[in-house]
Amino acid sequence: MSTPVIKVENLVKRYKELIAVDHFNLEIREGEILGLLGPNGSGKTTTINCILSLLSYDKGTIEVFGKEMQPDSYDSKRKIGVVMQNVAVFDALNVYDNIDYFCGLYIKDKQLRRQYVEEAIEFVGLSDYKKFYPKKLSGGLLRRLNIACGIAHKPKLIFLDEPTVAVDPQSRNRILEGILELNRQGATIVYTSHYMEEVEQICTRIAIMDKGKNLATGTTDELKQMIKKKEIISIEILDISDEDILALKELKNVYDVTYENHKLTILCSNGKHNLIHILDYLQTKNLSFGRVYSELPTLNDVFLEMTGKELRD
Ligand SMILES: Nc1ncnc2c1ncn2[C@@H]1O[C@H](COP(=O)(O)OP(=O)(O)OP(=O)(O)O)[C@@H](O)[C@H]1O
Repeated sequence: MSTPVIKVENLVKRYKELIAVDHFNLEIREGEILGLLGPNGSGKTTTINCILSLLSYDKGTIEVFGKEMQPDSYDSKRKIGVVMQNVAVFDALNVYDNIDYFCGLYIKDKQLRRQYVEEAIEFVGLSDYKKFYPKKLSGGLLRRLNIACGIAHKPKLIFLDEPTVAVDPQSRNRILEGILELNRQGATIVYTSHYMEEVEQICTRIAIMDKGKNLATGTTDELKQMIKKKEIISIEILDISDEDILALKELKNVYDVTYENHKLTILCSNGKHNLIHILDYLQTKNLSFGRVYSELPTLNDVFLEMTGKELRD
């Protein structure tokens, strides 16, 4: 197999007593969109900053493009694009000049740079705003400028740290589409977020992070296979006895039944034929019911089962 683009082994980063990254392991292969998913404070940004050699760390090894990453790894850094969580542009420069400045850190040839800057402007949809100063841009447009600054030099590896926080839906979709397009053009992407829908939508693989640890890595389907919960059945029912609830719990694959606000929630450990068995039971007992829903687990269920808490706090 080819060398991973990023290889992190046993990374530990402490801020005094706080262990922000705790024996973290991760491999990212060329062409992936790797989603680093975790709640606020789980250590995503710290991990990224360690990988980029912007932060020193206490233990572990980090390789990028097959070489140990160090603060002066300029050859590797040239091939990396970073879009930080906090918008980092110059207020005194307009849209064009901001992108030109960041692109100019890597691309010295003026003609090529002009082409790259124009392409980046086009790519993020800021053609009508070239002369605008950052203070005149809406939150969503500012984020797009931030992205253009990070990707104008056509990096092979791109880190995007929560690029859609506080962004309107139109800009958000544009950003997500843009990330997919960058990936189609050949870039490997590391995308950190605490929005599971976004991660599920665009990432080829996901690493679930909590309290500095990588709890599990896999495709969405692989992660869902790792947990016990495979199907969640909800049934609206006016009344049901404790005896019937106990009997439902005895059905094959059922491992938990709760009844609250006239809603029966049944958790099943296998995703096949559960609904038929449950409805059969209710019908033989002459229990009338209303709407019935069957859902597959979400990434939030994966997170909940692995950590005991919701992803959205
Ligand atoms: N410079 C710092 N000094 C001390 N503690 C820090 C520092 N930076 C981060 N931390 C702490 O380290 C932990 C991990 O923070 P980090 O910002 O890496 O998490 P995150 O998952 O990126 O969160 P968010 O989604 O809010 O950005 C948190 O408890 C945070 O308070």
